Amino acid sequence: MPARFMLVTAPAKINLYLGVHSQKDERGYHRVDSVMTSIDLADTLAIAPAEELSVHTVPEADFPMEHNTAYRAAAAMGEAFGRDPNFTILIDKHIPVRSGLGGPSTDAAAVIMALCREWGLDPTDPKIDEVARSIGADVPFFLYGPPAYLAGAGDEMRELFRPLTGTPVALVKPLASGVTARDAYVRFDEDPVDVPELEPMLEALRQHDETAIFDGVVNNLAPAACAIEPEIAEILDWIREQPDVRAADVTGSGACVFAVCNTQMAADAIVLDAIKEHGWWGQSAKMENSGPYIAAG
Ligand SMILES: C[C@@](CO)(OP(=O)(O)O)[C@H](O)COP(=O)(O)OP(=O)(O)OC[C@H]1O[C@@H](n2ccc(N)nc2=O)[C@H](O)[C@@H]1O
Ligand SMILES: Nc1ncnc2c1ncn2[C@@H]1O[C@H](COP(=O)(O)OP(=O)(O)O)[C@@H](O)[C@H]1O
Repeated sequence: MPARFMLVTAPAKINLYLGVHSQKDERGYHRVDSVMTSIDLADTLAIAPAEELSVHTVPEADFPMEHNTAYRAAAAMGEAFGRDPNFTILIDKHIPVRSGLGGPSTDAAAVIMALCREWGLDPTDPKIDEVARSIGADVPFFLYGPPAYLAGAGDEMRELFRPLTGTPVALVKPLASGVTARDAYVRFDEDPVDVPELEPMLEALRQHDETAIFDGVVNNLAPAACAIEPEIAEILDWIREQPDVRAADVTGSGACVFAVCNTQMAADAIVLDAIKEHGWWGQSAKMENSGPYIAAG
């Protein structure tokens, strides 16, 4: 029976490994190797059948609703499957924007998964993956969630690994500023950075060797993000000096920095200090084992 409404939890992500190559595809997208995991910081979406498609966010977005990835995903699903995507979508935004935490992408994946359920579609149908990729490079990852290796433009799933569920992370970013993926990639081209070795990270994930995984955390897009917003470099230097930090880097194109911590208490202490002593945005979280999940009523 179709649901009267669906509540979808749409988790954020961090990049444990990001290797941007100078090569580009026909769209101008960079070749990217990416290892991402989801975390328990999440947007929540309420989705209900309606007369027409509309998307609202809390807090209110400063751009037209048609530009929202949630709207675009619903429209693309309608187009791909010949259905009217007539839903009201309300997004409670908790994931900061222009942060590299994948907010726009997870919202899109959440809508795709919800419409699969509502319309009785198989989420593993290759058409679903195509819809996801048409919305953004990071959207396919969120259809899966656990640590995953993606290649191509960062949008082609290659390998899934055992989850690192429960591992504590501290997230810290400049209070107001952010970096868009587009700007970071443009900056990267002005001063490309060598691609870090990928295989040790993949092997560590296959072995579930946490020490090797966290030793392998790296992001060659980070210098571009720091060049655009120097406060990111300040945060990174600071967080790497904090006690009980196993690894730290910029996530994606920034502006958020994550630190993998030994304990939740250490992550909480870092976040508290970041907020109180430095005036940065901070939030502690844990690594998760899934993409968006749906509760129906
Ligand atoms: C950098 C990364 C790392 O995970 O994430 P974020 O920092 O955005 O979270 C991703 O590559 C971002 O993915 P996503 O945010 O989905 O990007 P899209 O909307 O598809 O693309 C935004 C813009 O980024 C550039 N882009 C994106 C992906 C890619 N492989 N090469 C690119 O050059 C293009 O200029 C594109 O117009
Ligand atoms: N559902 C959404 N949530 C947040 N931002 C969105 C959404 N849909 C579109 N956007 C646009 O995406 C921009 C952020 O993109 P980007 O920097 O690539 O994301 P990320 O936060 O993952 O780094 C926002 O400034 C906004 O204009």
